[in-house]
Amino acid sequence: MTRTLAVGLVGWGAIGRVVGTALAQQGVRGAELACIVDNRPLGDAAPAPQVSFEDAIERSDLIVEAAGQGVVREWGERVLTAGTDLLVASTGALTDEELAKKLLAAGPGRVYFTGGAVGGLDLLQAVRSLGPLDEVSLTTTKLPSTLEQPWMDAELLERMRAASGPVEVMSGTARDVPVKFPKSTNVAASVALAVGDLDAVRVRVVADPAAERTRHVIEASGPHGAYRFEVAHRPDPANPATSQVVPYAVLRSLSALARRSGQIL
Ligand SMILES: NC(=O)C1=CN([C@@H]2O[C@H](COP(=O)(O)OP(=O)(O)OC[C@H]3O[C@@H](n4cnc5c(N)ncnc54)[C@H](O)[C@@H]3O)[C@@H](O)[C@H]2O)C=CC1
Ligand SMILES: O=C([O-])CC(=O)C(=O)O
Repeated sequence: MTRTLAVGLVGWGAIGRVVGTALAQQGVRGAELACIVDNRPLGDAAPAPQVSFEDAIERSDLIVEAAGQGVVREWGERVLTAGTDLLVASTGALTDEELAKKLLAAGPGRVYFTGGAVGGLDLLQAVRSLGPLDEVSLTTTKLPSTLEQPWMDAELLERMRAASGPVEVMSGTARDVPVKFPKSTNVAASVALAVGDLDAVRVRVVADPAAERTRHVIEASGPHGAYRFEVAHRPDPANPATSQVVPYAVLRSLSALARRSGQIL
């Protein structure tokens, strides 16, 4: 019999609350919520003890990061070195190639990445084995308010706020974009992870006041085929920068890691 996976959850926000609540209610057979880390006091409502990051590493077989890219940078290697596995939501941290290399080389813990808000990454990763793709692009369209950033100048902010239709707010590669929108475009780094090249993924970020649903369109083509994956998600009501499906993608990843039968891998 496989032993129950003790999960330490980092981040009690839009993603973490759903993941933690489901785990605490035995929503993932073979996994249980051991503890929670958050830099805000959570009070009695939390369904597991709130502990320090160091304690969480001690108590957990697997840490789920649902807090932000900074947490992956600061703690990722330490988690793995301690022999604890790590499931990352903030894949944008991988745009730092030094960090990405360290995490992939570190152990004995293993690092995993959730597919999060996008689909098709499994297939793109398979296609990569046939040889490089000629073109890969991602277009992300979100409500303007979810894309506002401290580095934006007054002119761009005004254009976004006054827009009556779609406004392109950035185009670049998967190396540049997740750093500029750290809470909104981790998916760009996830696509790059699947195809194995940050610079090969062209990314457009579009603010659209009509985007009641967050859209991500991945297009790729190469000698072996052409691929298009399009999703339109309801944003999380509490945090509209995050799509409502994301915690469920994390829970699906957890089911696979808890070695439940019947998973699509
Ligand atoms: N791969 C994907 O498709 C997606 C990835 N994400 C990533 O997941 C992260 C979390 O998303 P949400 O839950 O929507 O954010 P949120 O803002 O609703 O919650 C984040 C939680 O983490 C806590 N936190 C932040 N920094 C921390 C630190 N240094 N130590 C401990 N706790 C800390 C905050 O207090 C908050 O409770 C995002 O910042 C983003 O990087 C989000 C959406 C999609
Ligand atoms: O939830 C989404 O639609 C995507 C997102 O915020 C991210 O990739 O950081």
